[in-house]
Amino acid sequence: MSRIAKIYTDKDVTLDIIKGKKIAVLGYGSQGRAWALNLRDSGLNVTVGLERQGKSWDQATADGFKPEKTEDAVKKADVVIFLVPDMAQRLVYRERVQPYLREGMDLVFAHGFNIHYRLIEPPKNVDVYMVAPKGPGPIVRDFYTKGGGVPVLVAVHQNYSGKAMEKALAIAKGLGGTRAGAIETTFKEETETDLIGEQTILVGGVMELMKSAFETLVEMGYQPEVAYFETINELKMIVDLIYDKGFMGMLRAVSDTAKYGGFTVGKHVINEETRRRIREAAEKVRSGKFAEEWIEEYGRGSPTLQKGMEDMDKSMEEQTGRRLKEIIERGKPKA
Ligand SMILES: NC(=O)c1ccc[n+]([C@@H]2O[C@H](COP(=O)([O-])OP(=O)(O)OC[C@H]3O[C@@H](n4cnc5c(N)ncnc54)[C@H](O)[C@@H]3O)[C@@H](O)[C@H]2O)c1
Ligand SMILES: CC(C)(O)[C@@H](O)C(=O)O
Ligand SMILES: [Mg+2]
Ligand SMILES: [Mg+2]
Repeated sequence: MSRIAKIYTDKDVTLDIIKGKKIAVLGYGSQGRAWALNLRDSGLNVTVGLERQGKSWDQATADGFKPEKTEDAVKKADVVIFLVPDMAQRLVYRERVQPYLREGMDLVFAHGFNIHYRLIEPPKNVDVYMVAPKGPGPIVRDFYTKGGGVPVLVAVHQNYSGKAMEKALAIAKGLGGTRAGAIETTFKEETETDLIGEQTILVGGVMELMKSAFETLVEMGYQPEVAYFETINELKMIVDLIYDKGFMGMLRAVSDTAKYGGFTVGKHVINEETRRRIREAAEKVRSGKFAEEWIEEYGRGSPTLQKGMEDMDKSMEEQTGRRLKEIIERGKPKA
């Protein structure tokens, strides 16, 4: 039997425990920018720590921060938040954080990878906790500025102070996460479910399904523009309906023809074999084999990742999307 999740919202949480503490946000990319801005707008004391001058440094400066070299930000900090890429965190920890750790500091993660797979093993006299947004960084910022918040998972790995969960929840509140809800979890559960989700559905599954449908239609001689609107652009509208009103809400909005075709053909396309493969991918995450593979790929300069980005950039779906950008932009609601 599954257990009932513990969920916290704004009314359960106070920022007091984190107010006045010096927070160093390391990295100013997808999540780093959203966290630094949201935490600052929530009245918290935020410094941005970066490796070198460059794009992130300029962006942070344009947003009103005075970025510092990573180790300078860490030396002054009470709370260090790791928002550089997962694969970079181990080296940043070893070279820029570990030498300056003081008893009672907090190490905070937005994803459990480095702790769960023991790439980072902090000393016992610091708190280690996680606030993992269940959404992309730019959305974490966008929802916050519009009065909402992306739901988050919170977990504690090390509770030296006895107050790690209180602090995780305070960060979650500063981020806007408890405006929606913060679900208590473990580093293991967050790490594994996040990887399984992004591989099989959110990033990998959705992208391949859209590409497969698009490319098949084009191969069959249909116009790429028509295929793009059908198999890629409209997915947002269908997913928005599911997001707002659940599967039933979406089903009520589409025709009976679409419902019948969907119920019968969907199961034929996404079948037992697909479920078996989702399970296989999930087991690979659970066993640590995926982590091993990714660490090895990163060690070789991430050639597969880079090729994936280059291929996608050149793909017919991307080219078609770019051609249709003006139409898509013109059609977006203006409010
Ligand atoms: N991207 C997301 O929406 C998302 C969602 C939930 C959790 N997370 C987690 O948040 C953390 C940050 O991910 P992200 O996608 O925001 O990162 P990102 O790739 O956007 O990070 C870029 C930032 O890290 C810096 N950086 C890049 N390489 C570096 C290196 N080798 N050493 C030091 N700094 C480096 C860049 O200058 C930039 O400031 C990860 O743990 C990730 O799993 C990300
Ligand atoms: C935004 C995602 C996919 O949910 C996140 O987990 C990531 O790794 O970027
Ligand atoms: Mg992830
Ligand atoms: Mg995720």
